[in-house]
Amino acid sequence: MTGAMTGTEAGPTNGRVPGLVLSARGLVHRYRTPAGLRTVLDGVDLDVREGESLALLGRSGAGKSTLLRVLLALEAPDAGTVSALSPDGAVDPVHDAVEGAALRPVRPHWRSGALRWYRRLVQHVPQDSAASLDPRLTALQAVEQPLVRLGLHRAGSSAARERAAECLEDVGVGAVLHGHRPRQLSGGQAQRVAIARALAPRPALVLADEPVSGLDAPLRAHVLDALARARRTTTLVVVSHDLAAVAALCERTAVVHAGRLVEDRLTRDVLTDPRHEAARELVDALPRLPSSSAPLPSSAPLPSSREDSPHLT
Ligand SMILES: Nc1ncnc2c1ncn2[C@@H]1O[C@H](COP(=O)(O)OP(=O)(O)OP(=O)(O)O)[C@@H](O)[C@H]1O
Repeated sequence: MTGAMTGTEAGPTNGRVPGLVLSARGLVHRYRTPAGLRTVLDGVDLDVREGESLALLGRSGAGKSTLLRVLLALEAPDAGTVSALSPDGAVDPVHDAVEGAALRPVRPHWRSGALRWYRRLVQHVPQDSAASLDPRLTALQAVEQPLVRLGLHRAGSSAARERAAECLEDVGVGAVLHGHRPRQLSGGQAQRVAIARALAPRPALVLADEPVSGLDAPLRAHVLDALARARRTTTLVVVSHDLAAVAALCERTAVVHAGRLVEDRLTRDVLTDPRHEAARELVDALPRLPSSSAPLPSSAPLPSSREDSPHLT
C-alpha cells in the first residue's frame, strides 16, 4: 500500500504509470446558477494509486461530491483532465476538457459507451444511494445487475444470485429483504444495497460518497467492516464527514476547501496535526465527551489524541 502523496507530483503524460489508478489535473467545474456561473472546483490535482484508500474531507458545499462525480465521468469538467488505468495497463483520458468550453451535458461518456473500460474499473456509491436504485428491481436484482452488465455472470444464473446474496450479507442485508424493492426498504437498507451493488463486481476502484452517513452504530460498524474487507483488493476514495470512519478506513486524507485540495497527507497527520485552517476547523469541531462516555466503535479508532471523541456526522 502506498503512503500519502501530494497532488503536486507530475501526472501521467500517457502510457504506463506504475501503480496509478486515477489521476486528475487542473480540474475546474462550474455550475450555472441564477446568479451566474459558480466555480465549484478550482484547479484540483489528485493522484490515486493502486491499493490506496483516500478520504475526501471538507465542509458542506466544499465541492467533494462534485469532485467525485467529475472523477466518475458523471459530469464533465470545464477544464482539466481525468485519466484512469485502462485494461491495456496505460493511463488513458476519461475527460480532457479545455478551459472555455461550454457547459456540457451530464454523463456524456456513459451514454456514448466510449468509456466502457472505465465502467469496468470503477464503481460508485452515490450520496443519495436510495434514489440511485432502480425502483423496478428487488434488492437482489439490483446487486446482480452490474454483474450481468459487466459480463461477469449470466443473467439469472445461480452464480450471479450467489455473489449478490453474499455481498448483501456482507453489508448486513439478510435474505428476508432480497425480494424488496427500493420503496419497501428503509433509507439505511437501500444505502447498504447500493454499497453491495458497488462491491459485487470486485471493482479495482470504488468511489463512495458518504457511505456510512445515516446508519445506526451497529450497522455503521458492519458497513465499515465490509469496506475494510473490500479495501484488501480495491482502491477506495471515500467522501465522509465521519472522521472516525475516515481514521478507520483511509490511510490518506485530502481536505477540500472552496473547490481546492488544501491538504493531502496521511490521515493520522491530518487528524492529529491539521495544517490548513479548513482541516483544523473540521478536527476541532469533533465534539468531546467525558472520557467515561460510550467508547467509539472498535472498528473505528481515532488517533490517540482524539480517542475520547465520538464520530462527527
Ligand atoms: N447541479 C448543481 N447546480 C448548481 N449548483 C450546484 C449543483 N450541484 C452542487 N452545486 C453547488 O456546488 C457546491 C458544491 O456542492 P457539492 O455537493 O460538491 O459539495 P459537498 O462538499 O459534497 O457538500 P456536502 O458535504 O454537503 O455533500 C455547493 O455550493 C452546491 O450548492
